Amino acid sequence: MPAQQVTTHADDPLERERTHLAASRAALRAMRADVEALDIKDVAANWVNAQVLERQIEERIAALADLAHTPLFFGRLDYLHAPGADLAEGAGGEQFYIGRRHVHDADGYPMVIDWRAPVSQPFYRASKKEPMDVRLRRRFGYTGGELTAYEDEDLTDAEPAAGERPGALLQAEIERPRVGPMRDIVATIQPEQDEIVRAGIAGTVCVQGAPGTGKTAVGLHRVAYLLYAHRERLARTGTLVVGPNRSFLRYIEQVLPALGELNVAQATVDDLVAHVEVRGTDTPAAARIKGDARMAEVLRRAVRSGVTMPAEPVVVVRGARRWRVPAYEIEEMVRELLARDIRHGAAREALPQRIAHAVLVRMEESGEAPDDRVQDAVARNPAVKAAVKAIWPAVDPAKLVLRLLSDAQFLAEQAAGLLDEDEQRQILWDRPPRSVRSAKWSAADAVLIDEAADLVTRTPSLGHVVLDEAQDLSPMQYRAVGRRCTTGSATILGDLAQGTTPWATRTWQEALAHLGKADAVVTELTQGFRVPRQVIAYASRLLPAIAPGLKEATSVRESPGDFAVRAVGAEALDEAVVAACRQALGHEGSIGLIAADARVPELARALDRAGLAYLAPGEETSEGARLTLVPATLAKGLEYDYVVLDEPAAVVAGEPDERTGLRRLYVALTRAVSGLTVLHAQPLPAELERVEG
Ligand SMILES: Nc1ncnc2c1ncn2[C@@H]1O[C@H](COP(=O)(O)OP(=O)(O)OP(=O)(O)O)[C@@H](O)[C@H]1O
Repeated sequence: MPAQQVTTHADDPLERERTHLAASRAALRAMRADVEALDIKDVAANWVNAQVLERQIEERIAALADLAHTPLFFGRLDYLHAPGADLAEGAGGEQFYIGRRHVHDADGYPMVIDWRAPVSQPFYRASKKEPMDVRLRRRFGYTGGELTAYEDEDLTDAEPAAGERPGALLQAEIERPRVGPMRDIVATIQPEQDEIVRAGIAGTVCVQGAPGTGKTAVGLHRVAYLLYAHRERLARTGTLVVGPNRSFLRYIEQVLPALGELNVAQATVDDLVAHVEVRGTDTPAAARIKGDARMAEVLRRAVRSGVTMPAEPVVVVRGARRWRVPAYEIEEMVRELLARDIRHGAAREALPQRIAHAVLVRMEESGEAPDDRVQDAVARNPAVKAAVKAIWPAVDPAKLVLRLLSDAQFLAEQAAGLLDEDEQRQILWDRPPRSVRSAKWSAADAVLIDEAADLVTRTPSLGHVVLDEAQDLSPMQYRAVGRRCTTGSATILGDLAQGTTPWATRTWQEALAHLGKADAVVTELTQGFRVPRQVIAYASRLLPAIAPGLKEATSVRESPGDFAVRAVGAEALDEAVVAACRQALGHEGSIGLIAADARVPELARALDRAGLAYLAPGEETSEGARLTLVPATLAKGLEYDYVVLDEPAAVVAGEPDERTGLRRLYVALTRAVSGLTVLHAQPLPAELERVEG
């Protein structure tokens, strides 16, 4: 009975949604074909324009790709009343499909609305308590690109809000095995995360969050949101994501492109300050002093130290006449420039103009009528140039820092009252290098050079900077990041309990002050999406020792997770670790073997002997290569389905002090998504042995 079949088909809601999906995909293909067919010869007036346009078109084509495993829409909102079309990317009506990008049909009517559009916001925020004019929220489930399920929430149903729990589709998304790089979370951003994602561009936001609460995910989605809401402004000023190291950046690098954003720069702090080649290291004591904010004042003084008051007048000869500007008058100019806190380089450019102006005044007084060109000519006069060179010499930032770290007398003068003698000794080079090129600069030295460079010439500011794993930055590093967003805003993400540098952040207020964003709002995320409940409870035993006062994360994961702590004899440890890896490989998803850096070579040999192939952090895991051998110092920010943790005592001992060691251990213990096996031959740190009471 075909008639009846048609009726059933039309009435089957899943089938209707599939029809909309098919139509949306066809519309996306048509949009892409339109862009591909663009003939730029008609519009591009010249070659340069053509190049720029071509690149933009290529990017647009890439952004319009229909990715088989990223569903075109993941949600639907049915409003009670039609919202204004200005909020809905031009769509009218009451029903909207929410997806990663905007898709419209041949008539320009939107079939899928961008998740960042105002009309999409209730998808993330609406609740029964505050339905935001939404009647129904529908979430879609996909299997291998096929729309196979949906889940409805009736927001008008006045059931008590307290019972609102994450639905089955959110659970499934969170529990999905991890393989490959980090994924986007657009389909399941949670209300407290969405508040951070959509916070206004004007303010800086600082997020404290326990491991796995989604800080990195939130930061990346925030950039995508800001690029949508302020596209032109940010295209002009630029956006940047700062992460702790290369392997971390490689792990997160595909999230923004998956959201259609291809133009966000990513860098480590070291990349930002790469004025010199870093080939040296500091003692922890020296690094700590070099990273201290007092160094900013030492450098400010050092840059200014070359400025000397004139002893002689400046005499400018023009034609038959000589114009004389007395020393006291030039001194006044110098004092005035010093008092106005302008950049050394800018002041150096202003001084000859001031001297020239003084000459011009004298010319006018004697009846001449000089114009601006005369002033410029006087400013370039050899006598003026020579005077400026002596009074306000140019500063080469690297040479200045080289001198500061080599010349005890010079350092003592600049650091008087700031660094004590012992501190000065700590940062002085034992054997001063001969040149900037031959010096064995450390990472902290490069930050000092960056500070000096900014004192000479203002560092350009970007529109928005996301700083992840911020807790590890020194005050001087915060300043380096801060000067890259002086006229823009920032998103600062971190966890005080995971600070593993000797200078790790103690309070966010201090960090924000160093960044130059003291008025930023600090918020906290506490819902954990990564670590199973038992595992986070175990790791949290370390909190009183490493970050008293911080709250333990909750876990939204329903599965308790596999968790085991096993003691083995010292001679059997390597074998046991290999066996645990082999067992973990029996599960789906990625495996991380985390060990103290010093243990890595030995474990590598043990894996080789056992014939288990493994990757290094930053190498992409895949179905065929799922095991990564991770030195504990590179584990931060990463996650694996199953983690095998080797010898906690060695992880702790790998750090200069116990607290840092325990923090490193806390990071290692919180990388697991589905299961954690801890293997040890030495006793566990006492903090972990604590029995729940
Ligand atoms: N709303 C969400 N829906 C689904 N998954 C989420 C959500 N929020 C976070 N996740 C997932 O939880 C995991 C942890 O997120 P993320 O790495 O951003 O946490 P983090 O706070 O930066 O952790 P860490 O402090 O350990 O670096 C990731 O796999 C992320 O995709």
